[in-house]
Amino acid sequence: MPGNLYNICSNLPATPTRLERLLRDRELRKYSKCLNDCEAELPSSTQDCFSPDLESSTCWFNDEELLEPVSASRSLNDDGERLDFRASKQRLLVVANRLPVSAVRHGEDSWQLEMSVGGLVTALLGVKEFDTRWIGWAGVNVPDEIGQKALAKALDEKRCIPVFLDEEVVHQYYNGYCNNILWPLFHYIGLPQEDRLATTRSFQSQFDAYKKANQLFADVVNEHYEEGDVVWCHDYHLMFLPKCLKERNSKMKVGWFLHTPFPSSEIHRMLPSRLELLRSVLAADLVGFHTYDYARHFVSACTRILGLEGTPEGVEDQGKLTRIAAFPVGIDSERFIKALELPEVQDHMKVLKQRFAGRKVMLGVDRLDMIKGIPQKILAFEKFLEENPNWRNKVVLLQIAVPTRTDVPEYQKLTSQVHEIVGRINGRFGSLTAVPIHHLDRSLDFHELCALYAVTDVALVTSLRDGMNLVSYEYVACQESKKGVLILSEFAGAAQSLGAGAILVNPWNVTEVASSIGYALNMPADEREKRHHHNFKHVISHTAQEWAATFVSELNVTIVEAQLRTRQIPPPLPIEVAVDRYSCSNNRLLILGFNATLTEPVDTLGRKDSQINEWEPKLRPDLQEPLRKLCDDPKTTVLILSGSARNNFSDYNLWLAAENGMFLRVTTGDWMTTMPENLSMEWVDSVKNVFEYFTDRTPRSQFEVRETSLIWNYKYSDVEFGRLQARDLLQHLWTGPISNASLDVVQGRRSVEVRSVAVTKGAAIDRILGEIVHNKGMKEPIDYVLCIGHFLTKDEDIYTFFEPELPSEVPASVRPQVPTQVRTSTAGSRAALLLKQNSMSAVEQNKSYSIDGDTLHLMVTDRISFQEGSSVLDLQANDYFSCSVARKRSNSRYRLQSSDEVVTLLRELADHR
Ligand SMILES: O=P(O)(O)OC[C@H]1O[C@H](O[C@H]2O[C@H](CO)[C@@H](O)[C@H](O)[C@H]2O)[C@H](O)[C@@H](O)[C@@H]1O
Ligand SMILES: O=c1ccn([C@@H]2O[C@H](COP(=O)(O)OP(=O)(O)O)[C@@H](O)[C@H]2O)c(=O)[nH]1
Repeated sequence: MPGNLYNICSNLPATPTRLERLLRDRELRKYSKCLNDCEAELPSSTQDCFSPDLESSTCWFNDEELLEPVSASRSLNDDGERLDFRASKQRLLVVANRLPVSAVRHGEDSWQLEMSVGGLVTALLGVKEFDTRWIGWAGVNVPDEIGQKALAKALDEKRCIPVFLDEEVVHQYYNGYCNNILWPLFHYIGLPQEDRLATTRSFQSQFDAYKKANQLFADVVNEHYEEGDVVWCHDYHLMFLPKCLKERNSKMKVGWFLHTPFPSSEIHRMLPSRLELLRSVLAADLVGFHTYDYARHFVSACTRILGLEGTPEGVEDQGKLTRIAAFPVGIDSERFIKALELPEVQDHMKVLKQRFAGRKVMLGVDRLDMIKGIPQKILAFEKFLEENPNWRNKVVLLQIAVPTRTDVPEYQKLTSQVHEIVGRINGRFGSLTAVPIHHLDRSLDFHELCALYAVTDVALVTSLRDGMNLVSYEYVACQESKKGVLILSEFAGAAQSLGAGAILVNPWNVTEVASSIGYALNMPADEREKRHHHNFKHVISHTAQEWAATFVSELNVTIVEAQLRTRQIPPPLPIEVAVDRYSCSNNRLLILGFNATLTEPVDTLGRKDSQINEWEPKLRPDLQEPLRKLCDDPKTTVLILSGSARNNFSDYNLWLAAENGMFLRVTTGDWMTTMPENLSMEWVDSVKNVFEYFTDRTPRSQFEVRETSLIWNYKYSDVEFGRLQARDLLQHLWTGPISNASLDVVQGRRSVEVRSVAVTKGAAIDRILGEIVHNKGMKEPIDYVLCIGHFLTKDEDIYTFFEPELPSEVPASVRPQVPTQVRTSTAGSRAALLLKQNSMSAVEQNKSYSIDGDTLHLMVTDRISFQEGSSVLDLQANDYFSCSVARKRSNSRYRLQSSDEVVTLLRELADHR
């Protein structure tokens, strides 16, 4: 294909696919782990790594765990192709609102660090394969410099870097925007209702604080960033961060992971800042979610709310692809399993067993959060006791409710509500010596919790929505000997991975939960064993380590792919050069596309009042003046080459080629056709039938019948429905009435066009040029060609039409600056280009006209002949500019981002006569 002369990709050796890269990375990871494991068996003196000492751990983590170096690791080189073992570890900057430790002040410069509670911390503490630094908020206001320095020093020992947020920012950003707006919305609780007006009023200031806080995080990242680092941003607190980081350094490798659900686009639509948040997240290279559902919702929000293109790989915006995928988190299962052997844990287990001897024990462990469904859980337990009097003294529910976000009024209300229900039920079913519900408003240490997980019979997780829910994983990890039953909400992300082994429930259905409690308590041992085994296998193989390694591996591969893709995108048009060459030339030809080139950008979301008007695209008003000037310049010929039917440009002195060049006229002249002879149009009626059918069934779609093609357009329809309908339509066309016709079915972004195979812009240009040269009686050769348009791939033959005239030795890598001067006098080159200045008579001989109604038929019966001598086209290679508009991939030499840039270009040209 001639155009590929400049497409460097055709010169590249076969590159591995994304999947090949990922599989190779996975293999290497396994190999590296194997090396590590072997090394761990060597005597300690031969090891250079510090292994965590669980025997001595008294709380969730210890220095060793956070500081643990990695003895073997992987790294991708600059182009991501080679992985090194045992070389330096890949640096990973984990950025999350919460640090794994929260700070408590004991004096002016003295701090105590306590373990933070929550799944995010648990998951990230399991990440050990990288050289990790953790950047986050220490959960405390430190207004003074002495305090800040001392805290930074204490945190440094844990490889943590603080972001200092003042009280007001925390109030507006964390309590307000994060926990009162985003958190409930992402968990389908909706925006705050009761003080609606007040919320709306304060919304903007909370959002401003959110952006400000994100910028503060970005500043700290920038301060500590080293080239090649992977920056992994976490959660809904930091949706603005990817944008802040990329704006400062577009080369930074940025990933973003959401720990909560991402709701349906219908929910996200409610958010006043919906656009900004989505756009900011899309600045990341890779965006991850716990489940495919959340990822799907996000892509659909980008399609429906931003009007962007969602593909199986992710979301595309102007050629930039943000990869979107699911990465279900896990836990450091080994740590839990090993902990069960520790004496402290064994002691706790003994105490618990004695305390609840003779009774079955059910366990709930949750932050005291409305998403966890604690009231629903307790009410279901009450119903179970009510309906099963025989169980009343034989079962107890231990509910650990860890206080969280206590400054937010909703959380305060929830605390009192839960206390009230627990009190009522204990009063109803308790006795002097025993109560059915043990409710604890505090967190437990790691050993206590492991013991609880190990000795209880049933775990009850009734989240109304939950990103993942690691408590369910931890419970399974600790149940290898007891094989307890997990009752799990179907609205927790964990339901997708542990669903087969757990009893899944709808927490809103109190009756169903109550009967599931009965089912779990009565479950025979073999069924418990089977269910547990299934889940245990999953928990020990899908660990936090694997989660992080997979995410970072995918991020590295995404960057490599983006680089490869970027190389396929033509470089930006050097406007200055194009203008400079233009002003130096004497007989210029400007070939301009129409739709999306000279027209105003359309709002495909259809929210503008003017939407109906947009159905018929019109020339941008800001182009009228420059276009007129260009048309009136005697040294310039303007040809508008459009796919559309015959537009009206009668007050411009230009050539208009409609329907992909099949019809041509000059200014107000008569239309003539350049259609090849014998173009069969017998297929039109059957295709029209099909298009009518789909238009009727696809709201806001439309179809247009042109003389040489039919086009069905669904750009204003619901994107997903439109795509489904297009798929059906295509299927039908390919297999149905026209399957044997010599037609092209051309798929646009949101359109389907059917046309005869011979109808393309490249095919028509030959005949059009012949007519222009003849009609204008050109005496001077054309010495400048600029061809710009938002053309379909099929029509890009217009760009390559001129390319065969260029020397084949032009290296692909210098596509933008083709240096050689070429004269188009090569024998056998295209007819129109080779029209001799003094051979107009030859043209005449090969052309004939006929009249049909009001259309003049122009028939070029053969190649226009050419005699030796001077040429109509005297084109130097660097006087030829082919340029795509708003296309991510193209065979053109250059690209312009949008029709706005077309305006800039044409204005400049018009000013240089
Ligand atoms: O930091 P807090 O405001 O105190 O809240 C604690 C964490 O809660 C959320 O955890 C989520 O992450 C878990 C691990 O991915 C997941 O299993 C769980 O379903 C989520 O709720 C929150 O997303 C974190 O940012 C908080 O740190
Ligand atoms: O007293 C406690 C109770 C729970 N957790 C931990 O908090 C995390 C809760 O994570 P999950 O994903 O279940 O929900 P989240 O609280 O993050 O929404 C789990 O790792 C628990 O082990 C804790 O550290 N101390």
